[in-house]
Amino acid sequence: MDSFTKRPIIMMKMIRYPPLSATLPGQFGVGAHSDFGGVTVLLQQPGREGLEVWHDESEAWLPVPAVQDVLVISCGDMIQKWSGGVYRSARHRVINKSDAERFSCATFWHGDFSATNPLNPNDPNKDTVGQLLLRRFGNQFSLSKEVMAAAN
Ligand SMILES: O=C(O)CCC(=O)C(=O)O
Ligand SMILES: [Fe+2]
Repeated sequence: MDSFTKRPIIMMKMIRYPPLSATLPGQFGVGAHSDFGGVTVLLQQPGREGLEVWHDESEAWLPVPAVQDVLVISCGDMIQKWSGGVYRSARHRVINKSDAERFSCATFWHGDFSATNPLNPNDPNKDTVGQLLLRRFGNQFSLSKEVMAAAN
């Protein structure tokens, strides 16, 4: 676990959603997705509802209340894979329901670049956090061919 938490890659995203009146019918703030990586820590603006999580059993989108001083903690696809599905990465989306801007701050905590599955050292899959991140997001950055080759 140490090799996962010494120098973790952490990405923070500040998000502004325009008011409902400024969006097109059917337009989402963020379309349905599951987060890619490790642990996500989300701070929502109090009272600005909008985040919804898909609940398989009832086949419905459930609202996640935006409450003062409450963080929403969830896990991403990497953790789902590493845990063999014991921890699941929830599918979620955002529709700003109020006629005011909505702000949120999402922090994606991915673990150390060279860490492999921290939940199962015997996992035959030795993909590192860095490789998985580069494979998923590498094309969004101007990285050299050598760096990209290291991801594969
Ligand atoms: O703004 C939110 O409440 C959630 C944002 C989100 O799901 C994301 O950035 O991955
Ligand atoms: Fe998300």
